[in-house]
Amino acid sequence: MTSSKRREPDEAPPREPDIMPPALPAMWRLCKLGYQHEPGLLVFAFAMTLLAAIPDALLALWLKILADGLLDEDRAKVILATAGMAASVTATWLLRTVSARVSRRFRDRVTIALEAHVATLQASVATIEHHERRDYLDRLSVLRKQVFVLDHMYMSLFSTCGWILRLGVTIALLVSIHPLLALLVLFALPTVVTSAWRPGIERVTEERHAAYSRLAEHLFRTATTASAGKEVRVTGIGPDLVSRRRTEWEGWYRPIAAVRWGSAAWHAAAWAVFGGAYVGAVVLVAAGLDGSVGDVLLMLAAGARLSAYVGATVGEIGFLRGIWLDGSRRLVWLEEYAAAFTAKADAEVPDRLDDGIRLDHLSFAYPGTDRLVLEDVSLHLPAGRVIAIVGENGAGKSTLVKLLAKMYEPTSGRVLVDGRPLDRIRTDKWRARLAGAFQDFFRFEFQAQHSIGVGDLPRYDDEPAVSTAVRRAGAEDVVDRLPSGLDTQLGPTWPDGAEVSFGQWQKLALARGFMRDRPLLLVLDEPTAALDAETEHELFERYAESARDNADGRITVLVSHRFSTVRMADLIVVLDGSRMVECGSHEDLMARDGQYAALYRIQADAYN
Ligand SMILES: Nc1ncnc2c1ncn2[C@@H]1O[C@H](COP(=O)(O)OP(=O)(O)OP(=O)(O)O)[C@@H](O)[C@H]1O
Repeated sequence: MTSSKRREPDEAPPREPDIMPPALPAMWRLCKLGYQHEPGLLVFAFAMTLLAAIPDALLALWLKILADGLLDEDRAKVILATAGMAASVTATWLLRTVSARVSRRFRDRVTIALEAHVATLQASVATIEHHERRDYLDRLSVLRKQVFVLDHMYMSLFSTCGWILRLGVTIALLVSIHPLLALLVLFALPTVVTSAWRPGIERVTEERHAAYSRLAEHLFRTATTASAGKEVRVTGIGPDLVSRRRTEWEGWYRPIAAVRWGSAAWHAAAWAVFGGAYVGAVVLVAAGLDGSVGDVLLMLAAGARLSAYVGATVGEIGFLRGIWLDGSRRLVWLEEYAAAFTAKADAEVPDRLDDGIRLDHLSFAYPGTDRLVLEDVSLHLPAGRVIAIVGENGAGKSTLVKLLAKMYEPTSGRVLVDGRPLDRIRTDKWRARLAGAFQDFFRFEFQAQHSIGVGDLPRYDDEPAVSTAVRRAGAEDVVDRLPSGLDTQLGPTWPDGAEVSFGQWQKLALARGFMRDRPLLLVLDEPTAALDAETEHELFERYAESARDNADGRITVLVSHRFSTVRMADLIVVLDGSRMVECGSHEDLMARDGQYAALYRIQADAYN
């Protein structure tokens, strides 16, 4: 998104999706999300984890009472200490077991909820820009990995509270010997600082170099998946892919390993400071304060526990900071990013088109690039007409189609649908009135019925609707040849799956594109490139006929390199080097004797 984008005066300022939301509110948001999904389990698991912390921390006290009882030959103290120890050990075991089970249940449930949440958010982002911008991709790739551990985070937060409670009890025990001993905690602070700092800088380095690991993953997939298999073998690129993958992986790993070593050295130094202070405190109690044997034992046990508790607390905080704070920020970023698209959508989709679609000084550069692939295009696509877009490879034809389908937002200029700015129309509503097929269609390896039916989800299972779409697309021959017709599973890797040729897939994709009954815009972006010119011509003639009959003012936009097909359109738009150079009917453009006429003649001569 660039600052040059033209906005309406009353429009909200554009969002800044590059900025990550602050950590603590993001973490709070994730807590609330967990509570919304599993309130009872969350509260119970939290309470259990806290309860389990107390008897564990009291063990040092029982030890002191036992030593004092033995030295004073006080039976009551010895019995109290022994009973206390037994109760502490049993309660610790029991509460830990219960809390582990409850936590496990909570985690399982909340994981499913969070994964579904992230998947829904990603799918609800209106444009596909986030699938192409490098910085967003890196952010999303880290979030995708983290979503599987986000459930650990709740446990980590509970445990952190448990460790803090243990720490509190232990400090109180030390203070009972001498208040000065509370200062021991201060010597643990450097370890807290290094633990909190380490994961942050490691994460920043990981994100900075995430492009290497993404490329390494891509190279691995290319070397191992079936779709690239043929070309990998014919070109013999396999060993090269393997060695490039290694290089990319090292490009990712080396800086991260260096940062890890550096931060580990600082962390070790911080622990050395605490170790020195602990030894000093034991000497102080034994020699300086003339403490009893019980006091020295309490100091030894509580001090040792203090180090373990501080270690565990900072470890958990580090984990929380490194993954949860970070993961929750990414999640909230994705939530805000997805929400920003619907926030400004306040216009309705017209029920039918009267005027049509107008492009108003439209310019576009792909996300993360500066080169305009469409530049200052102004154009009227009249309602109820068939419009063809022609031009050399890379002239921007598919880009124009993608902008009409709202896959991207224009860099500057506007698209107006019957006078309403397209960016103010809710994307899901606009897409519900959009139909068509794309050059880079997807092969849905479902049953043929469903592979076509997804073109209009509410009628996914509606066989008559699917059969109508098949007829509209002229794909009856493909379905007739499938072993079980529409019930055939597509894709040879599935049980009883049928192998389908590229051209057949293309026709099925076309049928999918014809599922909707009342589209306002039908886009056909070279969906028949794999078919011969004659078949394409016949099909398009049929589409054009039905397009002109419709009562919704539907606009049909077709992209084709075949001029025999293009000439039937009501309006032909010629793109050249990102600009629109000509626009008119076949007859107009031939009479003008410009670029269209020249290209038309070259192709006509080639066919003669
Ligand atoms: N996702 C993308 N990111 C960056 N640049 C892109 C992207 N997709 C296309 N382009 C660039 O935009 C330009 C226009 O591409 P587009 O696909 O719109 O051309 P086209 O006219 O449809 O070409 P063809 O006839 O080959 O399909 C090309 O230079 C292409 O390299």
